[in-house]
Formats: sequence, C-alpha cells, structure tokens
Amino acid sequence: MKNLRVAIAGASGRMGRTLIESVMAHKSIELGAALERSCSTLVGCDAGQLVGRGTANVALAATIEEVADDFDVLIDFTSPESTLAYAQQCKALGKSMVIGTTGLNAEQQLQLQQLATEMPIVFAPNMAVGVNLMFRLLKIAADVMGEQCDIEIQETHHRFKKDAPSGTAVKMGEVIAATLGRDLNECAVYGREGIEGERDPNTIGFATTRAGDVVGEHTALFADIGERIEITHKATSRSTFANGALRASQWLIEKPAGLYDMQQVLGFENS
Ligand SMILES: NC(=O)C1=CN([C@@H]2O[C@H](COP(=O)(O)OP(=O)(O)OC[C@H]3O[C@@H](n4cnc5c(N)ncnc54)[C@H](OP(=O)(O)O)[C@@H]3O)[C@@H](O)[C@H]2O)C=CC1
Ligand SMILES: O=C(O)C1=N[C@H](C(=O)O)C[C@H](O)C1
Repeated sequence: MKNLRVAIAGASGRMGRTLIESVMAHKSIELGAALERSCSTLVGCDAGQLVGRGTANVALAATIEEVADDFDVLIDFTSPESTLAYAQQCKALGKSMVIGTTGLNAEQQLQLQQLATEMPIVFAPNMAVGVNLMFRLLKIAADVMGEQCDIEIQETHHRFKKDAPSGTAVKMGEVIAATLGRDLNECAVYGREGIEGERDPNTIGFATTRAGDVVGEHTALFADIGERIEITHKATSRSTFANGALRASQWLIEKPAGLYDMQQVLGFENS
C-alpha cells in the first residue's frame, strides 16, 4: 500500500523540526514536503539535515504550489495568519490539513470553519493523547464538584510562546464551562490585581506563567472548603504533539470535508 505523504509547514520552527524528526522515524508516513517563509535563508536546505538526521531528500520549499504533487496532508503548527493562508491554498489544491496552531481569534476560527465545509481539517489546540484524556476527566470533575468549587486553570510554557492563555487552557475552560452550562466568555477571569474583593463563585480563573524551556504544563484546580482536586498534565517532549498530529493525518485521509478535533481522532467523541 502507498504510504501517506505529509508536508510540514513552518519547518524550521520548534514543532516543525520535531515533526520532521517524527515523520522520518515513522514506518508508514513519508515526508513529502517541508515549507518555509519565502524570505528564509533555509529555503532549498534538506529537511533531514536541518534536524541533524541525515538527508531526507526533501528540500525546504517557499510555496505550496511547487510541492503540490508531493503530499496528501499538510501539517501546520505556525501562526494564525499563516494557517489561514495555507488553508485557503490547500482547499484550492484539494488537500487535507492537520492544524495545531493556537491563538486564532473568533473571526479567524469562523474562517476556518467555513473552509472546512469544503475540505477535511483536524484542528486541535493540543495533540497529546494525555491532554485529550484530561478533557474527559475535567467533564467528570466539573459534573461532580463544579457547582460548589472554585475553578482555576493554570498553565506554564516556555519563554518563546506568543499567545496566552494557551489554546489548551482555553479549551479546558470551554469544556468545564459547557459541562456547567456556563458561557466561558462571561465567566472567565484572566489574571487578578489590586483590591478585587472576594472571589465570585461562578467564575473560572486563568493564570499564565512563561518561563525558560517548559514544554507545556496545565492544571485545573477544583477547590472547595476542606478539599481540592488538581488535574494536571505535563508534556516533557514535543514529540507527544508531533505523534498526535501524525496519528490525526492517518485518521483524516479517508474523511469527507469537515472540521474534526483530536477527541474524534481518538474515538472519544461519544463517550
Ligand atoms: N496543538 C498542539 O498540540 C500544539 C500547538 N502548538 C502551537 O503551534 C504553533 C507553533 O508553535 P512553535 O513551533 O513553538 O512556534 P515557532 O515559532 O517555533 O514555529 C512557528 C513556525 O511557523 C513559521 N511561521 C509563522 N508565521 C508564518 C507566516 N506568516 N508565514 C510562514 N511561516 C510562518 C515560523 O517562521 P519564522 O520563524 O520565520 O517566523 C516558524 O518556522 C503555536 O501556535 C503553538 O501554540 C505548539 C505545540 C503543540
Ligand atoms: O506553544 C506551545 O509550545 C504549545 N502550545 C499549545 C497550546 O497553546 O495549548 C499546546 C502545548 O501546550 C504547547
């Protein structure tokens, strides 16, 4: 059977490099193409040599059109603007996409939803299996303890991360708010300062830390008087995100147009 061929956008980024390494080590997925900004001095370099894994025989390309015959699914961990531009191009070329980019605003998310009516897309703020299991655990915790508890979401990432709170933290808030019948836009509190008064029990608080080289840590705190539950996920390597993205690529290839998430990829959607 012919191998699935993926293209990696943002090839020289932290996730781009990890994805190249993970694809090169994968038994049944081929690296078909790797993309970089057209102004990058890395255009033309070999993707395997970029990550120190020997020659991959894939030169970094500046445009998607020049590699259109070389891949089936584009894996994109870049920036909101870049993701939308690639999605437009993939739609025109009849390609599927796996998108891990976070920080899309409401308008950008709507644009992605519209594009997905004409192409298959997996879009998830966190591709790690453990984080997607955590989303299910949060539903249980919110259901059992959410109404009487103070709920706080804490996340820590490396100093280079641009968006805050992380996409995963926002999704954690959405899962908890939906379970409790609340609207996150109305109950979220992003940081506190000064004499704010006592905590409003209906709020969901967010705290963000940016420090050093932390790959990604998320905690949801359900705190009552006398006891508290903390549900924590710690990523220690970006390969967990890359492997999730490769799993999503394989799952996506047979799917019709639509916007899917990792819960569906992992078969959690009805549980
Ligand atoms: N869903 C998940 O599981 C995960 C999601 N992420 C998300 O993935 C995204 C990328 O993270 P990370 O790899 O750490 O970031 P990096 O900044 O290391 O990499 C981003 C890459 O995308 C490129 N890029 C950005 N904007 C453009 C553009 N307009 N045109 C072309 N290329 C562009 C960058 O190029 P240049 O350097 O030239 O700007 C860079 O190569 C973030 O949104 C992050 O939150 C990260 C990890 C896991
Ligand atoms: O930027 C990162 O690094 C990460 N971003 C994602 C997010 O915003 O949730 C996922 C992961 O935690 C790493």
